[in-house]
Amino acid sequence: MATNGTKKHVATYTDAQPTQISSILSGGYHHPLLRQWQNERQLTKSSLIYPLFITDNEDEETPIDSLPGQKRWGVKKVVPYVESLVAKGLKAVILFGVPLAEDAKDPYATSADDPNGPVILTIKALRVACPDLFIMTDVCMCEYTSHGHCGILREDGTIIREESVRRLAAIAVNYAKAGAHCVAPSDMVDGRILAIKQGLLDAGLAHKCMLMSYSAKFSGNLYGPFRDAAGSAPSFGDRKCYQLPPGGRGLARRAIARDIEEGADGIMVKPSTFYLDIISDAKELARDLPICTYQVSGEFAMLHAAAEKGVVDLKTIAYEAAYGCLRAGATLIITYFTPDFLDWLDEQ
Ligand SMILES: NCc1[nH]cc(CCC(=O)O)c1CC(=O)O
Ligand SMILES: [Zn+2]
Ligand SMILES: [Zn+2]
Repeated sequence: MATNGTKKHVATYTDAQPTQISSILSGGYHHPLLRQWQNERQLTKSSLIYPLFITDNEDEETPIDSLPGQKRWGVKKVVPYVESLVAKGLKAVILFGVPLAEDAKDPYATSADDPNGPVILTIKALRVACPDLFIMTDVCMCEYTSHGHCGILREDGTIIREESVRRLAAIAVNYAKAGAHCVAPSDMVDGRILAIKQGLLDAGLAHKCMLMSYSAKFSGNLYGPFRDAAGSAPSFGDRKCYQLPPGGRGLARRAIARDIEEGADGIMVKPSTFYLDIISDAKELARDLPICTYQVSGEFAMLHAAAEKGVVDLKTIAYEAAYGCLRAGATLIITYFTPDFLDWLDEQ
């Protein structure tokens, strides 16, 4: 209520206005179903993509200390595990290769698309075991390079763009040939979307392989547990020359616009809850494309740590984070919470 500065106004019951009809919002959300109806976008099992770490030791099943509940899997062990999740409604996975063999890493990431390597073997095995499962592959070199960077390097440690982009396209095409339904380059080397799209076209696979670009991938402090899990921390330097600076909203917008131009079929924002404005930008710039966000290892580990401390309730906070992403404009979420959500969504 406005005051004129001199006379102090004290409200009394006689001032009470009849309640405005438009002020009563609670009638619209007093029931659990109504609360669901308020969601512009729903979290469903189809919204979830589960990341899996696959090693070159086919019988491996090793818990990852920094990622509660997550494991490194060998191809023989991962197939029955994924089958059990498909039975609960899992629709999509994204595969990361974790080569452990002594000689697995070199400057060209040769093992990334080794026909007997973990990613290609797992694509083929899952295509057979789970014919309805959507199989995505992360495309990057850092898990397979001796130096742990995401491209091919010059002597001075900088990325050779043309050579890296050709190599990334070859890796992506080999994943598509093995049966991947989607390739998702996370390297952030300029021009790779065009090169991969051209590669898929040349191989006659562009019509049956989606190209999901990690367009807006930020360099921050949230990938630590993943780099532990995948053994992909750079041996020197960092990724700041190719991943975006956390304040770089303009760069993210330019990268998204460029990747649409270059032929991306979907746009990803990574990490997720620290970058909701970027998700909303992606939805605006790529309004006709599916928008995906990656709730990364550090976000997942933080929520778990907070829950263990009793600061938050895990399930409640997991939903709250997911709805933040959906509200901002994402319809797809890559999350380590996927197995939990498959159970939680059934409880409703
Ligand atoms: N380029 C590799 C890659 N692909 C996905 C992630 C991060 C996923 C996560 O933290 O959960 C990373 C790590 C990185 O860029 O260092
Ligand atoms: Zn990488
Ligand atoms: Zn990657």
